[in-house]
Amino acid sequence: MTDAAPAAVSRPVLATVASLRDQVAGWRRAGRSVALVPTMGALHDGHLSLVRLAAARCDRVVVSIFVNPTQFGPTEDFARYPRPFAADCAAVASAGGHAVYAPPVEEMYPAGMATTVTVGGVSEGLCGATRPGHFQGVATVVSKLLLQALPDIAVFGEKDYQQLQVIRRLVRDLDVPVEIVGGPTVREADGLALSSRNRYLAPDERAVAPRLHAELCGVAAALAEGTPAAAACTEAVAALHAAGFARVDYVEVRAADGLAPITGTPDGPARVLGAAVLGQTRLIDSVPV
Ligand SMILES: Nc1ncnc2c1ncn2[C@@H]1O[C@H](COP(=O)(O)OP(=O)(O)OP(=O)(O)O)[C@@H](O)[C@H]1O
Ligand SMILES: CC(C)(CO)[C@@H](O)C(=O)[O-]
Ligand code: BAL
Repeated sequence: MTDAAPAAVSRPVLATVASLRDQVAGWRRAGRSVALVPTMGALHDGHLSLVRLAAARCDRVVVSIFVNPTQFGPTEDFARYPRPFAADCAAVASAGGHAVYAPPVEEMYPAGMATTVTVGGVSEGLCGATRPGHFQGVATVVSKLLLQALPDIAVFGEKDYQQLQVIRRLVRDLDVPVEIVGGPTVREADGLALSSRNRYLAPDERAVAPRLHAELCGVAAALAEGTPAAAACTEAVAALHAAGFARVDYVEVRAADGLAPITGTPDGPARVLGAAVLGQTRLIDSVPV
């Protein structure tokens, strides 16, 4: 028999801080560099592009899978967030990851934990305005993940552009000895950014969803023609409402580094960011200017 399916490639699944540290220490003793790719699981090609980017930069890649309760609001989708764990472990192996770190909630947040990390400035406005407490939850868990793994690099997606800026700020402010690497957004053929939450979309919503990306690109094109940012964003918000988005949280132009608001014409690298709700599903996206 020569056609048998290849044996499944297994990777260590680590559930405790101690086992993660042992694994990383072993790699360090062997002279290996280490990358961390933090995720909440339900992995898709966007996540896997980050794993491949990490594997191209470092000898060993650990992917964390942790649906972090502290970054979800009380009416958000923490309970129903997808958790296809076995498929995720197989995907990590197929993309070149070397270990999965999946601590239970009690390991990440032991009883008595009383410390949170708050990043000012870049956490305010945009998703920070519509999801109060969200970035404090993200900053706290990312701080913990970085201190638990002590990687050389940690890789995050530009899809969550404000989150990437929050993490860059926190690492600079707290002198965390890690390089933060951003990976480009992976999209469907029609422009929709891959997201674990896309699976919530009904077929008619899925058909409308790419309009978010299209309108952000429209703002970028209008800026290039000299339209002031505020006017271009107002037009995009109206178009999203007309297309069937139930709520548009924001469409804004911000400085690419630091996220300072821009209402006129950008005089340096900028980003158009948007978030909008389709049915029950909140989508976010952003494009460079
Ligand atoms: N389409 C994508 N392209 C590149 N990176 C992505 C993409 N989607 C998510 N990421 C990145 O993967 C990492 C983990 O994100 P997460 O697990 O929240 O996935 P998600 O698909 O964004 O899920 P959600 O729907 O909850 O926002 C983050 O750094 C995020 O920016
Ligand atoms: C960075 C992160 C893994 C922290 O929980 C999460 O916010 C995400 O998946 O983008
Ligand atoms: N991708 C960011 C995680 C969140 O929406 O909670």
